Amino acid sequence: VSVPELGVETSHTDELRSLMSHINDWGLDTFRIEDLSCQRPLTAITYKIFQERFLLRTYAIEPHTLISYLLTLEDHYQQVPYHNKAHGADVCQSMHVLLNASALDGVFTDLEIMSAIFASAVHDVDHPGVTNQFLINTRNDLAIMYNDESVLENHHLAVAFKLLQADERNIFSNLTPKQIKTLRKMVIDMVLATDMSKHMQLLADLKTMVESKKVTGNNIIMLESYDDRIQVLQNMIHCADLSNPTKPLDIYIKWTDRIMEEFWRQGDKERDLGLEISPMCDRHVASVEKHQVGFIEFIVHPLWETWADLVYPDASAILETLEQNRDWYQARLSSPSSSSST
Ligand SMILES: COc1ccc(-c2ccn(CCC(=O)N3C[C@@H](C)O[C@H](C)C3)n2)cc1OC1CCCC1
Ligand SMILES: [Mg+2]
Ligand SMILES: [Zn+2]
Repeated sequence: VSVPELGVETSHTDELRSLMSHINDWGLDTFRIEDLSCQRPLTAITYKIFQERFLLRTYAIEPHTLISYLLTLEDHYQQVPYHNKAHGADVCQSMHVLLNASALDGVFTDLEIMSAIFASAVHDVDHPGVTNQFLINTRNDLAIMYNDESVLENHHLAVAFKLLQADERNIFSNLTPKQIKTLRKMVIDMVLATDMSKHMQLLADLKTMVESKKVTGNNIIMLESYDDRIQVLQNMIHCADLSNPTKPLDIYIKWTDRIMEEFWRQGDKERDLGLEISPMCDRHVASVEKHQVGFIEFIVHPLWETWADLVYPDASAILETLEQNRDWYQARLSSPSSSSST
């Protein structure tokens, strides 16, 4: 069974191939890949990363099996404004770049790397475009199923692993039982770490690790225990999930427009249901810039500053862009406010 060169059928093969040659660059334009791949950004990006890292060869994965899994996974991302397949693709590519930090050179095994790429690609699959709190408040079946604990994140994992059960999609069929057990545990630990309610604990543990950082001669981080290794991978997927403000400004602004539309649609549902409208979800009381400045000040910058310490100097340019973007939104705060997309 033959597969297309780039994993997806496209009439823009040359342009897509050219864009894909920048798969290792921070700030790759996921939106352009979405267009050039005929709305298959997650399949195109994840397939390219698996090839780039020789994972098909290392784990004897059939190309058509990988494509079949990725296309089905992509089809299970919902058409919501932000938490859609483009976000999944973006987090996957961002994780791929973070794994390339020279401070992490040779630190992670191929299995850990494949687990991290897979976890990133699947981490928001079938996201309904509302928050955990909304699902809990409305007694949604998912909240009942998962007893109000990391409701969405548990659901993303269940869907991702369920899709593997079909033989034609089982990309891990040639792994040993021990490898499958290890991969499954690491993927679960990483996706559960993308729940914002875990943020403070993750950041505290990362800060402790930075303070007690042990490096080899050429400044490569030493991670002895599973707990240390998975903690770094959990912070990486969390950083990738919160990486929008660290990207080139025109790309960041598009993500902001999408998350606000998703939040405002949730607010519309809450208004219709007579529920209290959640913070930042009322489209009639919008302060987009203020919320982005607050998000960066209290969440994104503290996290990325700590990450940049751990892998110093690999993430310094990313931290620089984050600070420039924060200043840009801050400046718009003082001037007459206008929609973030202009
Ligand atoms: C480009 O803007 C954002 C991009 C991403 C996020 C963000 C925060 C946590 N995550 C990780 C997933 C998560 O846990 N949640 C639960 C809840 C916080 O809503 C988030 C959306 C998803 N992602 C937030 C962003 O902006 C804030 C939300 C509106 C204004 C300020
Ligand atoms: Mg999520
Ligand atoms: Zn996400």
